Amino acid sequence: MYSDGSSTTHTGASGVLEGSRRGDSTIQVNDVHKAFGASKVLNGLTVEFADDAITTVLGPSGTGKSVLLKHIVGLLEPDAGAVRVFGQNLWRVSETERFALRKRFGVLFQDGALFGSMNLYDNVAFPLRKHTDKTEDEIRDIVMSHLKEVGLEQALDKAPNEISGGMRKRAGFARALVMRPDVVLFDEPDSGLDPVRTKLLSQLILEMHREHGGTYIVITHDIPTARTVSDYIGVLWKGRMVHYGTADETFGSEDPFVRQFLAGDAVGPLGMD
Ligand SMILES: Nc1ncnc2c1ncn2[C@@H]1O[C@H](COP(=O)(O)OP(=O)(O)OP(=O)(O)O)[C@@H](O)[C@H]1O
Repeated sequence: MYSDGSSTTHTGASGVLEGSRRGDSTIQVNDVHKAFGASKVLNGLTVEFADDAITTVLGPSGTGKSVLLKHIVGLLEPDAGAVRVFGQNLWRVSETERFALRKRFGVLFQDGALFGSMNLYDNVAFPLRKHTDKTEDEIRDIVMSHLKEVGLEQALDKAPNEISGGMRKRAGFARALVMRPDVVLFDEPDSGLDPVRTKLLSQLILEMHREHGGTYIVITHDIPTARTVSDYIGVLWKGRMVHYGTADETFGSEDPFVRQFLAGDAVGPLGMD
């Protein structure tokens, strides 16, 4: 029973998850609590994400998925508990160190979060110009190879408002990767996309992971996306990670909550509250 979120299943049997149990994984969230006013959002959330794998985080609306993501990148500070990334407690280091840790993340926000005043080329070049001393020739090689990978090399001089939502997401993906991040976080990459473009974006996530490696965390509502991309699946409910396991274990789970959520059934332990 998960009605009080009192248990978490870590059912993964692979070496990766065994490794993460030893407490040496890149991203460790330990008993994190977070409230906004009277509203408790994270309620003792504990999870260690599998390294060098794609984990999707599923969960009903408003259950704290985006809030979790913001804790992982250090944009929100826990009221209690700890978030450790790359072996460092994010809130026990200086602001400068936290900023340096944050640079090791690539984040793909829902709308791509592109700068409206810049064309796609300059958007993708922006992190390289801001955070490295690479020459414009070196930057051009990196930007063009990433724009090519996401199928946007013909659209490099377009402004974000001249292209579709799916293209904006792909441009945001290219920009998230140019700094060669160890960890890439996706906040609902499929939001606002039709099923075909959602599938294409899922395939792109898989291809990019195969090509570049790293630890990917994908927040989504979309079960087909989870089926396509996941090595591991975490299920968040009422501010706790109530399940974390391999994709096969999750889709084969007998747990009534996990089954109801994956099947989208109206009847089951998961209510509207
Ligand atoms: N900065 C904030 N100030 C106040 N409340 C917030 C803040 N950020 C998030 N919340 C609240 O925290 C709760 C969880 O929000 P969150 O965006 O993490 O949910 P979610 O699981 O990502 O939902 P969805 O799938 O609908 O995007 C919501 O009730 C939201 O209103």
